Amino acid sequence: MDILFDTANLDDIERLTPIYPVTGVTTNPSILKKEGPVDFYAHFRRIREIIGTDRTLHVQVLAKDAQGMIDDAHRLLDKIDDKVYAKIPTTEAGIAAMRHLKAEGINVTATAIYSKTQGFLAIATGVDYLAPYYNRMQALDIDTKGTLQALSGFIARFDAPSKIMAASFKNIVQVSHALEAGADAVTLSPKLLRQALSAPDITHAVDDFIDDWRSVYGTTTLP
Ligand SMILES: O=C[C@H](O)COP(=O)(O)O
Repeated sequence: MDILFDTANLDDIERLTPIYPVTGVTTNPSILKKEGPVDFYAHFRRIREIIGTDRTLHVQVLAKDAQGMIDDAHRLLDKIDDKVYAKIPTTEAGIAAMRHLKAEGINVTATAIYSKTQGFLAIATGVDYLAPYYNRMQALDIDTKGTLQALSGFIARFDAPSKIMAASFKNIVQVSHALEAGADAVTLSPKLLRQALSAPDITHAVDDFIDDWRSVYGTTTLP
């Protein structure tokens, strides 16, 4: 199972990567906007320094046409490093760009996926990851679990190399539902993970254990 941080915040990545079992970092221009006008390539080189080369780094292209996407992907690889996963929106131009980039042996993540059609086209193109937008699909009344189950079934049936990396989560229930439905990977903001672990019931359970110990032994440490 892959868990990735969907953030470009250097402090969060630096502080939380040693704690959580994350296998990579994903971003897009809207996520990057939250960091202000950072030096784009330097920022991603810094993220790479923090996460190392064993974790994956997914950075999105900006162009809308196929050649522009291909050129953007090359820029990302030249100016960050050649292990970067180029995130390509799954449009008609995107599919053309993905085919070209995969033929060059470049790591590709197909993004902005809302439908089975986009998903099976990305799978047929041989992308490494495909990123269905879980919350945005739900907001459109799209059957999110059914879509993920179908895509997971296609990958298994055709022995495709692609992994499903579900994205666009607004709560932790969506994350577990995506994994149950067949997602191989989930990318989410560190805030969602931290919120899930700081639920009052969890804190109370831990406090109750310590209180019970103290009531018997009068201390809060093991002898
Ligand atoms: O890059 C994909 C993001 O996970 C999309 O998330 P969002 O729906 O919160 O913008």
